Amino acid sequence: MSIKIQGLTHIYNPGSPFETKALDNIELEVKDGEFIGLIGHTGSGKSTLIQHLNGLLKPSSGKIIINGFDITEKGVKLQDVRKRVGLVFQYPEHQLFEETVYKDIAFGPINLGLSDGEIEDRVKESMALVKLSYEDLKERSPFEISGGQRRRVAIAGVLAMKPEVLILDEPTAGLDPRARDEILEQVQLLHQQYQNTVILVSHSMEDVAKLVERIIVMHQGKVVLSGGPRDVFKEVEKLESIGLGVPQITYLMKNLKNQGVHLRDDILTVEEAKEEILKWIRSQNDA
Ligand SMILES: Nc1ncnc2c1ncn2[C@@H]1O[C@H](COP(=O)(O)OP(=O)(O)OP(=O)(O)O)[C@@H](O)[C@H]1O
Repeated sequence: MSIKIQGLTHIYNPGSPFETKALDNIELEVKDGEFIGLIGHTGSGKSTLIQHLNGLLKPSSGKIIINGFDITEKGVKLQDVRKRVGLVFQYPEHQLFEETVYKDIAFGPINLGLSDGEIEDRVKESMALVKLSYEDLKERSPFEISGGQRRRVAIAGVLAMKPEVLILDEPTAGLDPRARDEILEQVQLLHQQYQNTVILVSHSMEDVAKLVERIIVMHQGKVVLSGGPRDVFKEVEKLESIGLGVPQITYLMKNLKNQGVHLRDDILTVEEAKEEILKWIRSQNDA
C-alpha cells in the first residue's frame, strides 16, 4: 500500500494555553513495500504522525492518501483503514487483556468475522512469525509469561490482522539487548517474507541503520532528512545539531579516514567495518 501525506499539520489543544504544534506541514510519500525507519528525538512528532496513518488522530490540516483514497475525508470507514494499516503502539503489552494468549491474538481476527478454523490458522501463523510456541503458550495467561514474550504476543495480535502496512512504535523499548535483537530480526524477516510496507519508529540509529531501506528523520514536527541510511549518515553535522548521532561504528570509520587511513566512510555495521579494515591491512601488506 502506498501512503501520501500532504501538508499534514497537527495541533494539540488548539486555542488553549497548552497549544502544541506537533506536526508542521509534513510532505511525505511511502511506496508500496518500502521498509522505513522513522527517527527523531523525543517529542519530534513521530507518534503523532503515525497515529494519523490509521485515522486515530485527525489532522488540523492536510491530507493522508492511502492507495489513492484520502482517509481524512468525511464518510471514510476507519474500521476498513485499520484492518489494512496495523499499528503496534509503544509498550503494546499494556493493552493485552484476555485471559489466554490465544484469545488475545484471536481478538482481531474474531472482529473480522472469520471462521473458527481461519482464526486458529491466523493465531498459529502470527505466533510462528514472532517465534512463540503455539502449543506451549496458547493456554497461558499473558500475565504469567516474560516481558519479551508479552511484547511478542501483542505484536502477533496485530500481525493476525495481516495488515498491508505495519507500523511499529518503538517496538524494542524497555527490552534487554537479546530480546531487542530478536524482535528487530523478526520484523526484518517478516518484511522479506511478505514484502509489506513497514514503518519502524525508533530513537536509535543503531537499531534501524542495518534494517531499513530509507530513514526519515523528524525534528520539531518537520521531516528534516530522508534517504538511504548511508546517505542520511553522511549528514553527521545536521544530525548532531538536532541531538541525533550516527552509529558508533560509522563515527569510528570516519575518524580513521580523517587520520589518513583510506577507508570507506559510509559504513553501517561492525561486519562491514571488519571487512573494510581487513581489506586495508591486506593492501598495506601488499604495498
Ligand atoms: N495527547 C497530547 N496532548 C498534548 N500534546 C501532546 C500529546 N501527545 C503528544 N503531544 C506533544 O506533541 C509533540 C510531539 O509528541 P510525539 O509524542 O508525537 O513525539 P514523539 O517523537 O513520538 O516522541 P517520543 O519519542 O517521546 O514518543 C510533543 O511536544 C508532545 O509533548
